[in-house]
Amino acid sequence: MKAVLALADGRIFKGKAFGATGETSGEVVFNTAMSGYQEVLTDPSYKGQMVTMTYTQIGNTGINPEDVESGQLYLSGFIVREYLDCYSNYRATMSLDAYLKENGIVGIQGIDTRALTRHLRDKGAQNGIISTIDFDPESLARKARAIPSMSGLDLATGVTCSAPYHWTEGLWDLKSGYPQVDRKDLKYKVVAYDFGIKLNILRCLVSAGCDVTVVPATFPAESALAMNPDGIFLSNGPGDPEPMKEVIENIKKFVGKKPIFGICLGHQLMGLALGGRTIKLKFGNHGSNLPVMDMATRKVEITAQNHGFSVDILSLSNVAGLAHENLNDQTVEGMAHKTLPIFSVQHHPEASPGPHDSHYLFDRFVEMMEKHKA
Ligand SMILES: NC(=O)CC[C@H](N)C(=O)O
Repeated sequence: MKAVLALADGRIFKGKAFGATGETSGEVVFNTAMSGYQEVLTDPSYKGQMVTMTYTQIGNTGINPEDVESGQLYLSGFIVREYLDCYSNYRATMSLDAYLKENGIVGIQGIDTRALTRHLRDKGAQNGIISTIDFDPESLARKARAIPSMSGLDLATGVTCSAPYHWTEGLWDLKSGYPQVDRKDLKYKVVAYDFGIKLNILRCLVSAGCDVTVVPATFPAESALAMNPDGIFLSNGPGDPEPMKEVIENIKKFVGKKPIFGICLGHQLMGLALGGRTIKLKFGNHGSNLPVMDMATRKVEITAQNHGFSVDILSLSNVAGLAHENLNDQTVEGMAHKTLPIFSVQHHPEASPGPHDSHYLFDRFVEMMEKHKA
C-alpha cells in the first residue's frame, strides 16, 4: 500500500505503508541509533513527534515483551528506509509491523531517509504528516502547516502517572532478567517526579540503592518533603519545558533543601527553576552515539540523547556551571550548581538504547545524598 510523508515546507517523500494505516502528524526528527528501535518507540519523550531512523534496516530483531521503556507507544509516526518483516531474536514474540498495527502507529518505509535527514539538518526539524489516504501534495502540506509547533507545548503533564507508586525492579541481567529488590535493602529514599519517565531510569535508581517513590508531575513539593526523602529526581519527558510553570515553581521549593538530580526534561526544568532559560535547537540530538565531555575529568563518554530543547548556561552564570558538553554541537550537556548538591544532564545515563558510559551519574547522585545525610 502507498504512503506519503509530507513536510510543512512542501517536501514530499513517497514510500510504502507499514504498521497502522491512515493519517498522522507531528514534528519530524531523526534518530541516529543503530539498534534499540523498541526502546525508541516506547520512550514517552517522543510524544508529538514522528521519528526517522537513520539506520537503514529496521525490524530484524522483532519485538519482545521486555525492552519497553513505558507501557505504551507515544510517538505519532515511524519512518524507516527498509522494514524487515523476517525477524530473528531468541526473545522476539512478534514483528515490528504487527506491533505498530496493534498500537495504531502509522509508519512509512521505503523512503530515502538520508535525504530526509539532510533536509532536516539543513532546514531544521519541522512538522510533517504521513498519509495512506491523501496523496495531494498541497492538501498535505497545508495540513502539516496547521499542526501546532513543538515550542510552547506542555506535553509532559499529559503523560505522567495518576498517583504515587513504589518502584522496586532493578537492572536487567542476562541470566535472570529483571530482579525485584526488597525495599528494606534500598538505603536512599528518592522521590522521582514522573514527566514521562523511562523505566530504565527507575531500574538504574533501584540498582544504585534507591528506594524510589514515583510521583505525578504536579505532586506538591510540600507533600514530597513530608516524605523526608534523601533526594529528588526529575525525569525526562516530552514537549517544551518552558510552559510548565506549576512544575517549575514546585521544583524551586526543593532548592537548598534536598539533593536534586535531573535528566533531559528534568535537567531543562532544573535550569528554569534556577532562574535560567531554555532554547529550541535547530534539529536537536536523538541517538545513541553522541560524544560528551565530563568537564571535571575531561573524559569523553558516548551517550544516548533525545532532545530538541537545551539549557542556555549563560543565563545561569551566577548559579550553575557547565559540567558536561556535547562535542558535536557544543550544546550544554550537563550543569552543576555552584554551591548546592544539585546536578543534571541533558543526555541519558540510563541509555536504553545506548552505551553505558554515563551510568556513573547514578552513583554520583547516591554519593551526593550520602554526603548530604552526613
Ligand atoms: N528526552 C527528554 O526528556 C526530552 C526533553 C524535551 N522534550 C526536549 O525535546 O528537549
